[in-house]
Amino acid sequence: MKIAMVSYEVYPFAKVGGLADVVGALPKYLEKQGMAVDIFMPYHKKVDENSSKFGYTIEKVSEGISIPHLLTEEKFDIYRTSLPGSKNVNVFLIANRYYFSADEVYQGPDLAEQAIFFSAAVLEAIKKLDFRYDIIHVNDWQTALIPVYLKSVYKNDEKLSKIASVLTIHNLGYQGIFEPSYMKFAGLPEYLFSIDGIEFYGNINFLKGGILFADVINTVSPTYAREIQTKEYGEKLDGVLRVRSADLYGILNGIDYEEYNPETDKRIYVNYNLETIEKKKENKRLLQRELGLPARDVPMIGMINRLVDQKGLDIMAEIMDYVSLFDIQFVLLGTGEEKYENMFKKLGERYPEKYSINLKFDVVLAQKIYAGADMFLMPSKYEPCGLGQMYSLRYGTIPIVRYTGGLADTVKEYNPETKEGNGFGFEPYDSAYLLKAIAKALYYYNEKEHWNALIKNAMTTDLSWDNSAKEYVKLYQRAKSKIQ
Ligand SMILES: Nc1ncnc2c1ncn2[C@@H]1O[C@H](COP(=O)(O)OP(=O)(O)O[C@H]2O[C@H](CO)[C@@H](O)[C@H](O)[C@H]2O)[C@@H](O)[C@H]1O
Repeated sequence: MKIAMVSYEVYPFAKVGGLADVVGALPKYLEKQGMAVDIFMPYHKKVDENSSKFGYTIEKVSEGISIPHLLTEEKFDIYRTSLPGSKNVNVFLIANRYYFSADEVYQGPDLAEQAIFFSAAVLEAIKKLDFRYDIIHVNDWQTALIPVYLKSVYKNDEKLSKIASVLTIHNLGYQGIFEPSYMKFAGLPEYLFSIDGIEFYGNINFLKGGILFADVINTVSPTYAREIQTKEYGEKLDGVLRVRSADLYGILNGIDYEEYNPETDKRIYVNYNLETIEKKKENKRLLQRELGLPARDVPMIGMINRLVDQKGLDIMAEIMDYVSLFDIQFVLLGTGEEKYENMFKKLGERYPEKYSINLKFDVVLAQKIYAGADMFLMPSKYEPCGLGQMYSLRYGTIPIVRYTGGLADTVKEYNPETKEGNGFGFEPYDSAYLLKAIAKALYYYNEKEHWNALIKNAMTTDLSWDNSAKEYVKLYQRAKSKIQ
């Protein structure tokens, strides 16, 4: 089968969050399953910035292509590169100076127009390049109009109408809700502005369009696939998701075992594996030195996150004064909402011996934290899958999580009697339960026999993409069967 994978961000070309990691890794594992995969993404400014660091070269393939049904004169060019670490995955970059030259991925003149332009350009690029795909696999709201286009504007197109579409929802919290006037810009027929189309409380909702018009839909963990069909987690789309429940699947993300391997990772201070686990401590010591924390053997809690409501920061705010009473060190790496950045800044100022607050985006420091910390905190309000806890497990860093979405599917509570389980957690979204989970982890840190069992269980948890890639192949087959 030939797959076109479409995403607004892809690692290592341009990454903002977990979406980029998934789309940068999954194609390599699909290739192993015999799939032929091409990736389509915007030619962001970041793609040039990262090229020397990651050693890829870019060539022009085609230029000056216009999109007839859009209300704009802007044209696009197509460039090509390959996915590092893959055998044969082409990456086609959609280039347009007006839309995609901002410093950051989610900046630019108008995010709605950017997403529409990119989605429409991908379909025109496929026509222009005369490629035949069985599947077009779109990811999140930025590309969710593609299935809508396929079932409306392109429904009589001889080639495009034969491509089945798959939508992966990485995060239901971001839907792409905009004013109805963008319908005109997008060249979408008026009948779609209805409850059975992309209308949403008087606006338009790109993700809703994808959910209704993709041939099959999935999200990134089985638990989240169930949760989003409830009012509590459905973000006002639970009804629409229930309508499509027969075609809605949950496939747990994997992690890239080559990229995230403590034995070979060049970004960490000292490489190690389960047999040489004592070297993990060396990573902690060197991290303490780099961050200006006292070089002591105290439990170190790491946290790497976008600082947004989703990540459980409001319940953290309620207990951080208590957490600060413990003899611990806490290393934060993240950027996001000002209120949370300020909360951490204040903690750092108040307890400089305990907190290292790093309000920036830094993938190298992230690896050093995954390797150097003893515990990794992720008390998310909701979490479609979560990659941070998976990277931590692989590096022997014990996760403390709220059991929701993919966190519930990957972290199992440690049982001191059977010595099974790979982390600690809690269920009710309540700061007292969070505090209890942290206290429990801190207790077991000092019980070396248990802590060693935890590290072993963590590092041997199966988090590889191999199984999940097989599930995606099945998903593609299901989607394909809907078209014939
Ligand atoms: N300041 C910083 N510096 C360096 N690296 C940073 C960073 N802040 C975050 N990161 C990195 O970004 C990634 C975050 O991925 P997550 O899956 O944990 O969450 P995210 O909400 O972005 O992803 C969404 O999509 C993914 C993919 O499907 C789902 O797993 C998830 O649940 C969903 O919310 C990790 O690789 C982390 O190390």
